[in-house]
Amino acid sequence: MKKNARQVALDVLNDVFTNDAYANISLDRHLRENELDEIDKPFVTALVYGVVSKKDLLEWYTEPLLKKAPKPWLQMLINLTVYQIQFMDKVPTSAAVDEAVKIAKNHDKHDGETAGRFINGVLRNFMRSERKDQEPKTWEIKYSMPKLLLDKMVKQFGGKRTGAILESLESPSHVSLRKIDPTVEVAGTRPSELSPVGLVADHGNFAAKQDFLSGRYTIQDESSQLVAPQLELQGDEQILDACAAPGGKTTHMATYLTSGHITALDLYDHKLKLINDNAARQGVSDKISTKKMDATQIYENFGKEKFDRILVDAPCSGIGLIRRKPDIRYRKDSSDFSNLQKIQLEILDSASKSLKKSGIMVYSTCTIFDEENFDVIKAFLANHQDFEQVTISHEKNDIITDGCIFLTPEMYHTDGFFVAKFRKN
Ligand SMILES: C[S@@+](CC[C@H](N)C(=O)[O-])C[C@H]1O[C@@H](n2cnc3c(N)ncnc32)[C@H](O)[C@@H]1O
Repeated sequence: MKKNARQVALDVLNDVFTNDAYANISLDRHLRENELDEIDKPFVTALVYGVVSKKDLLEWYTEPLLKKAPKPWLQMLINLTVYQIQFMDKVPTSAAVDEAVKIAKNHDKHDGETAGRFINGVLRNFMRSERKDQEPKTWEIKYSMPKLLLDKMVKQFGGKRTGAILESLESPSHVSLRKIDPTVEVAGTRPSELSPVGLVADHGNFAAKQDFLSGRYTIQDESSQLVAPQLELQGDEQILDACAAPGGKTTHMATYLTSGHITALDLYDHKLKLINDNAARQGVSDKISTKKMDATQIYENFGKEKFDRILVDAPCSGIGLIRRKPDIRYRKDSSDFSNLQKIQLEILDSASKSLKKSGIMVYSTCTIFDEENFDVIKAFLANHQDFEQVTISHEKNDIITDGCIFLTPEMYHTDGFFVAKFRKN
């Protein structure tokens, strides 16, 4: 039987919360496997990302109405329906409730009738409840932000800025494009405030357009577009991109090259393929070779002083991506941050030995927490006396902190991002 949009959204949500699937990957798979009408795909996407990003709030709304915790799929169906009622103005409440009852009835041929009656009762009680029009008192529930992350944010940024960050994560991500052909014009976009080659749109499927497919532009967050310019490329450099997949920054660096070349590393074959596919679409394959390698072993593999430039776009907690990947918030525990710092320092240490004298190394992450940003560069500089930090400047002075680019998501509605630059003496 052909599944409808809400059933597909529910399948994705169950996959995320019971099988620990990544929301973006599960959503792509379910959209491919189910023959949905084109018009339903954005609806499914909005449902999935909406429910993921507001899970704790949605459960708060109905918690007083439930005598005991329902089965996980039924709780998720309640969440899915409450989300439509509270946050989707164009969906009539009656349609949301009727569809939920149908899904519950079809779910299980033994318990279906009972589940249908149960969800109907819960939703009708919710419509009459006081909580429907109330707001929770804690940020943890209001923004569905786990305590671990919330505490870290308040400690680092203080209450006021944390509130601004959380509020900005509530509004949808922009789509950012990087022009490859400088003459390309893309309808529905405006110039980026941060990147000279960037265009920004509030929404839209720009990956389906001919100018994307023929490599005249690519999709890359404005913050990520600030990395390649920091390598001061003249065109003839030998570059190592230590953690390169899917190749957003590799291909950007390649646009600066004439006779130079980039060796792009990553741990997995399927990820190296993404770099190669991106390079082919953008017409820069001749400037890039990919290699499967653990970046903590750069020096063991390449030896001393081999590269003019090295980019370490390090594996990180990805907290800066929460707006685009809302499920990230539920996947962290406190040990993640210290484990990542250790790997980040190991990669920098190994890479530093393979950088030529006077060479430039750039370190970047898509996280906003000090442990993976400023603390890492302090520890690196303390143990590498032959390196100095190079102060980065940018016409938007507010994105520079202590000589590094440091963007939190509320500033320019980008990803949270960090870039530091070093020179070897
Ligand atoms: C932040 S992403 C890189 C994004 C990429 N630079 C871009 O702009 O498209 C980090 C990448 O590092 C890879 N990675 C993680 N640990 C690694 C290691 N020890 N050595 C090499 N690559 C690693 C991951 O597979 C992931 O693709």
